[in-house]
Amino acid sequence: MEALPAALPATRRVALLGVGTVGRALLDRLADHAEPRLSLQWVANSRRHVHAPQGLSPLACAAALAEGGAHDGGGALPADFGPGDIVIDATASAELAAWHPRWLRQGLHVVSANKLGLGGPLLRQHEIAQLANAQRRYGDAATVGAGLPLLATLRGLRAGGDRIGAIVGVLSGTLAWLFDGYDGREPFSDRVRAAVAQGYAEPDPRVDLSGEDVRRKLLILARAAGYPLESEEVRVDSLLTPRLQAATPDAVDGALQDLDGPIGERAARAARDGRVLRYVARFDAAGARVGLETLVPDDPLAVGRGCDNRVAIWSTRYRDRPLQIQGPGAGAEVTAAALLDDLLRILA
Ligand SMILES: NC(=O)C1=CN([C@@H]2O[C@H](COP(=O)(O)OP(=O)(O)OC[C@H]3O[C@@H](n4cnc5c(N)ncnc54)[C@H](O)[C@@H]3O)[C@@H](O)[C@H]2O)C=CC1
Ligand SMILES: N[C@@H](CC=O)C(=O)O
Repeated sequence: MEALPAALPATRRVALLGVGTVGRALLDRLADHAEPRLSLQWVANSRRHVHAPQGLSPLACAAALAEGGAHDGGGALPADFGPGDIVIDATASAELAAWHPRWLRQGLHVVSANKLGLGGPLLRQHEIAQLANAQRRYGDAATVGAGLPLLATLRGLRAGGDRIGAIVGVLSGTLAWLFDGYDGREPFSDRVRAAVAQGYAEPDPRVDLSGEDVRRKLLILARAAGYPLESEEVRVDSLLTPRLQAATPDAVDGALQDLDGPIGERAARAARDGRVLRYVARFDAAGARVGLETLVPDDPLAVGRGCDNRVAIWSTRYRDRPLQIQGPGAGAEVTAAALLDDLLRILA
């Protein structure tokens, strides 16, 4: 008897929104991990889009996009995208984050590096949590710790019956990198420009420097830990000066030097006292807050190097000594790897 032909794997259409630092690294990773079940058909940045129903080679996307049609920055996808297909949000767009629940309602899987889905308004996080299920998954591994197993660990602990008591950590790769070894001798603004060049910072580095990026990550973690925090419940200690905060996007670079005096002096003082500065996020019985702290150099929160994140979790089983997770918390490659992990989990 003739053998039956093996069933062809179902192919999912994929849309990639955002082809910047992270989006480009994801395209490289997709090119390295040729996956026949994924068909990249819609790619867009804030100004242009490409629609290719026959599928696009990841390596051809950048050139195709340069010649692509106009894009309005919205989240509407081609009409043939439907249940089971996948949309990847590799932008920092508030407009697109508002589409996350809409995409899930359309039956699409969503994979996001954009923290404004789960770390924006509580109502949106709640909608996403209600809508996501095995048929329309929400991949969020890249949103905190650039893929470090933070969210998976919190969910695993809760699934095992633990109550999460506290979460404390360094959650910004950019701020970790800026303060690692900084003693105030070099202009802080030069370091900020270097962090931007390394691809660690947000599209607007003020989102890092204001503590807003850390606030979003702490909200994502606290909400995953079972605490429905409103954004305003996190007290935020911003590093921005009023002029830098008010600067138009074109004037940000020039206004960065405003930070050299206040932050340089604080770092020099800490160094003289044998201390270091770290931007720390805390969620515990006293509430949620993020801000710059002066620590002894061997404080567990100060021992990470470079863009390392380091997070301590207290829970029912880790009551006396916390569970600690550390590793690079920003950068194109680790973040793209986390997005691909989420994509592959959808296929599994
Ligand atoms: N850079 C990193 O280390 C990490 C970044 N992320 C997140 O990844 C996201 C992207 O970050 P980067 O790639 O560094 O930023 P980027 O500025 O390099 O790239 C952003 C891309 O999004 C596009 N874009 C903006 N608005 C859009 C819209 N409405 N529609 C379509 N495209 C739009 C821009 O044109 C650009 O291509 C951000 O949400 C960031 O927080 C998460 C973890 C780590
Ligand atoms: N700008 C962010 C990027 C990762 O989330 C950071 O520096 O941590």
